Amino acid sequence: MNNVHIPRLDLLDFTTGSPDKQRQFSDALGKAFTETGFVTIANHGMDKALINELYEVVQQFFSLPEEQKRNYEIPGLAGQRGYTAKGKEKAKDAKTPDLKEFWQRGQTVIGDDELRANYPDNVEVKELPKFNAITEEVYRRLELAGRSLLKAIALYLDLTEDYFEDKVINGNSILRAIHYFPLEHPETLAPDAVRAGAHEDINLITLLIGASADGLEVLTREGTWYPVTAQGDDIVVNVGDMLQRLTNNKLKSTTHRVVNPPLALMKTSRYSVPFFLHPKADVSLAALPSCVDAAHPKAYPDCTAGEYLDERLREIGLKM
Ligand SMILES: O=C(O)CCC(=O)C(=O)O
Ligand SMILES: [Fe+2]
Repeated sequence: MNNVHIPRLDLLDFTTGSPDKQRQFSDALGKAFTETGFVTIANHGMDKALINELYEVVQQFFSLPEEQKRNYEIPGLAGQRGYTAKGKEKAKDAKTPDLKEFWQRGQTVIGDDELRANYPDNVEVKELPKFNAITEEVYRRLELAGRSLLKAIALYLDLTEDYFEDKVINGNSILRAIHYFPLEHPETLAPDAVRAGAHEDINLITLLIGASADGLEVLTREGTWYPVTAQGDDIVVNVGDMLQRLTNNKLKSTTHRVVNPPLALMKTSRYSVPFFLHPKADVSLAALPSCVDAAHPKAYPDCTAGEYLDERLREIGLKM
């Protein structure tokens, strides 16, 4: 990964293109996921107006007084729904919490009563009905884009195109709105206090709105950090640990972080909205048989997505 290349792909090539265009898209996506684990995606199904509205409502929410936001902190849910205050989450191996607060919205199950009972209800913000409506809309659109990307990955892995569909429809995905809050006295920060410490994402793939603002970096194989930026309203998509496990390390869940800006800019906010695409909890993360051979022995013990998530939420301090 000396010459880091994060390609920009057009999702319409896959969703409406000729079979040739679809194949090219899936090859390019697969290649990027075996190298850096990151791509940027244009024409992802959210127009500029929706993204602007999203930023507007997200800023409105985080501008509410602290005690009002705290009303939306739900004990016992490990931050999986509603508000998580400053100082709560840290990267897996970090000692100091990240400099952020966030909101999480989960799946709205339609139909399947049994599955609906497995998920906590979403938390609605009374003061901001538009926040609820827009975050739900963005959740739906990113889930659709993510399902298309998984179809392209399935083709790359020589699986049937619909391989992931029944595993992720009504899955345990999370939309997270993050506020990297301003600091009046950034010079007093602990030296290891960062906006988001080096980590790998837990889920299958992450679709991120907001990397048009500086700060996101990926760790290269040489151990140096490389900035990731998206053009305009493009989104960044990366592989998470669940997809790395399923593919027995063929697809790479690359370490990334969000660095602090220069001191003067620490007095300003940064916002981002990642969508963590998860399967349903009972889906097995055992390596796909096609990804295991003598040269690539099985790297991980079998477990389900639900068991794995539970372990990881404990490691990042969200679950006791
Ligand atoms: O804020 C960003 O740009 C990235 C956030 C991130 O990596 C995460 O929340 O997992
Ligand atoms: Fe991340």
